[in-house]
Amino acid sequence: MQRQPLVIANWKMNGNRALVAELSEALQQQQAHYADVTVVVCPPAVLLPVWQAQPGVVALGAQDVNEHADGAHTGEHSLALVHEAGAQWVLIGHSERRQCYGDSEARIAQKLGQVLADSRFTAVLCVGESAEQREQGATFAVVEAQLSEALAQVSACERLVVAYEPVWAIGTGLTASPAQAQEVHGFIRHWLQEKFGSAGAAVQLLYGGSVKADNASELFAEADIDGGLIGGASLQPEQFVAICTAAQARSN
Ligand SMILES: O=C[C@H](O)COP(=O)(O)O
Repeated sequence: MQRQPLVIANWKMNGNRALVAELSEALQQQQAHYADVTVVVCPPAVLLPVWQAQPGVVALGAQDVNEHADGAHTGEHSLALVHEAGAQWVLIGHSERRQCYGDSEARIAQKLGQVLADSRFTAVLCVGESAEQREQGATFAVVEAQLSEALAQVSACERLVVAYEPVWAIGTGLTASPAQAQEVHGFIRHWLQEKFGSAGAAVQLLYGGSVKADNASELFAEADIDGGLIGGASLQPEQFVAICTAAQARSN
């Protein structure tokens, strides 16, 4: 099945107005090289309106949302707020949210349900094992548990993307080999098809974890790796444009 290539920049708590202008310009100049790739940028929420003011070569995403619609939740952002600021995509369950900010499986399921219930949004569910879990041979069990808990109440997958991000590869310079990544992507694809039937074959699957310009092509050549969720390299315009260009090859 042909799935559109997708590359998402996760700036985490990095970037500034100057980098918005710099990356936006680099992407505009090179757009012909990644014409069939959907490119999404998830900046810190305060930079969403700055991105919104740029010529529209990218779609915008939020790095997280609160599970409540409004109320006394100091420091948090609702789905409605990030939509006003231009976001149409939301990352859910990033390992940094799971590890450092108390996002339990139950909370992730609530957030995901909220995003998928709003037809203006696409949700990107992040899953992945730690180094210890991989050493114990628990990779598939961990990923399966994350998928089944997050998607327990979900019955349709039309606006769902799954990002496999082995925790040991995030920001470490250690990348899963293309074969290691494909093995887990294949497992996720099979799981999605079991749950959602043929619609599971259309879900875009992203790999994240130290993707750079020099390893993107070999990762994106794998059957079930439809693109990448890019952290550090998305802060370097030349690198990020090269990664988007590498993803174009999936359409050729
Ligand atoms: O969301 C992005 C991932 O955490 C990957 O980050 P990284 O490319 O810096 O390893």
